[in-house]
Amino acid sequence: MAIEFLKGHGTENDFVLLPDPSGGLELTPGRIAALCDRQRGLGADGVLRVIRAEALGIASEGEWFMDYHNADGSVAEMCGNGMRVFARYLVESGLESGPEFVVGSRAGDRRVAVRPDGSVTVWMGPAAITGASVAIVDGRSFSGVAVNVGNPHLVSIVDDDVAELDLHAEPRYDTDFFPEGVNLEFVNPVGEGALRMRVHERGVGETRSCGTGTVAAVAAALHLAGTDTGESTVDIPGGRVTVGLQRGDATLTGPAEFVARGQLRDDWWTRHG
Ligand SMILES: N[C@@H](CCC[C@H](N)C(=O)O)C(=O)O
Repeated sequence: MAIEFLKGHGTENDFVLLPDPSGGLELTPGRIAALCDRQRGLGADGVLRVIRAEALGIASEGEWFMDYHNADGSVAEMCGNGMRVFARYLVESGLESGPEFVVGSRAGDRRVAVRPDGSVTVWMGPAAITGASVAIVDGRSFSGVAVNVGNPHLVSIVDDDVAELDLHAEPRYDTDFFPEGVNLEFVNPVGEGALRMRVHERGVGETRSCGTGTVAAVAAALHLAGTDTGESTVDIPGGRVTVGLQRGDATLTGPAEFVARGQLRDDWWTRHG
């Protein structure tokens, strides 16, 4: 059995896509971690399994479900950059005629619009402010705004240049506040409607971009300015996205690109089962 894969990224947050319409693949955490490993696998921040919602028994207005997994094999509710790549794949492979359609995710249905230039807008749903907490980097404490975008985030708007922060190790956070773990964003405002951000993702490590994280960052910045409506660009190490918020409901627009497609070797797949 040949297992097809594609490799793609959204602002350099990179993914292995596994088309598996009827859910025949046995996708174990071990296989996901091996696929995402940059030495013994293909290398990626996560895996996107392309599966029919009905094959997972999930009710969705859309035919297709983004079955997202972090690089360590854990499951997350939502991935904004992954959703753009996923949506572009559906259109390019003829599985959706586009340009607008709905995709299921563990955080609920998400409407997407795929443009001819390859950019994609995702209607991300509510970015809910859930409180305040603290992230600790290198022994220094940064206060943050907790935001839920389907998945949990803690956004710290910092005075230091975010480029100088050491995010090799996972920053410490309050595990009572975030019992399921958290994605940690560090943000510099760089002008009116413009943010710069770095992120340490739950289940991955530092990545070059996080779509839900950029939405959380804009929601937190607007919240601190006393509003839940506005628009901002967010520069991350992997590029730029645009986030809009309308009374807390978010859109995320940015690129989605494919790098390669191929087949996994059967013996490799079996060995990592
Ligand atoms: N990179 C993603 C977020 C992926 C999930 C995250 N690591 C989590 O565990 O919540 C994005 O683009 O949103």
